Amino acid sequence: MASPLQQPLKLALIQLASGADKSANLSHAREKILEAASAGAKLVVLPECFNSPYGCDYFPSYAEPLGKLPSSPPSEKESPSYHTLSQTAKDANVFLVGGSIPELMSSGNKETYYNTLLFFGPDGKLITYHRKLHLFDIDIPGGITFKESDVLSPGNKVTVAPVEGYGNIMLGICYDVRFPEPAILASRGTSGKGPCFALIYPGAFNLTTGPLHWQLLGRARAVDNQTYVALCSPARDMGATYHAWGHSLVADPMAKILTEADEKEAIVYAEMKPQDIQGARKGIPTGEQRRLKVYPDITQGEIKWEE
Ligand SMILES: O=C(O)CCC(=O)C(=O)O
Repeated sequence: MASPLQQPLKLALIQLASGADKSANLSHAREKILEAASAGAKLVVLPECFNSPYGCDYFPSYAEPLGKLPSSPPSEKESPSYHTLSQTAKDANVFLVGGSIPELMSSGNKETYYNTLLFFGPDGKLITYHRKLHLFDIDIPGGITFKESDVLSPGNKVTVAPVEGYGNIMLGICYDVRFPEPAILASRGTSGKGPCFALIYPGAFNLTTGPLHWQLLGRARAVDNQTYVALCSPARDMGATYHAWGHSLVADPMAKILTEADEKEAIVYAEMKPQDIQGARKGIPTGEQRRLKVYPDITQGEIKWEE
């Protein structure tokens, strides 16, 4: 049974402490990416909204135009974040999941904002992007109310990308982890995409849903799909308006937690191994045991891989 991961791959999740100063956040992210690379990581992940504080009040003022993704890059003046990520991926010689940043798209008088992830290769070239597909709109009385859709628009595709020499990964952002369907489609491989060896979600859960659901969702997606799952949060800052849960983690294909941070700034590492995916799929062969005469095969529906 072939593994969707071709060779071992060292993953680093940077639980970054970001503040209000965008250029300080960018330099700090760069330092940490170089540190992760010198520790041997080849795939490095930053958190959701790593270049700004997280919250609807901040999206417009921190947003950057990203050009016409993925083909024509923005100028350095338009998007210092794009260029810092691209240059740092190259200098560090890593595949870089650039957390996410607020994106501004202008068309005539209309301004649209997205929560956007940029994924770069070790040559500094953009491999793909993902715009948060499911916006974080929740209302838990006595807990947390948040409505990203007041400011943001959702992306319109499922994102699977090659990590050349290793295999494919699926990219999602935070609330996207609550939705099993894209993960199932990506991990099973369909329409010439996938199958993926890892599902990677920069995210920023909070002190209400974090303790209940963060690890549970990471492990659930791992056991559903028998893939690695990585959740990468910002460090917690109790002086900020949004208090991130932290606890960046990697779950293996048996849903075992390989590494988990606490709430402070940290880099956590995990070695992903082909035989661990094969072992999980051989031992518990749910991939071959579906009863598709009883319920529909969701991989046969139409999937939007492009916007
Ligand atoms: O789903 C949650 O509980 C938190 C989601 C979130 O913080 C986000 O999507 O940014």
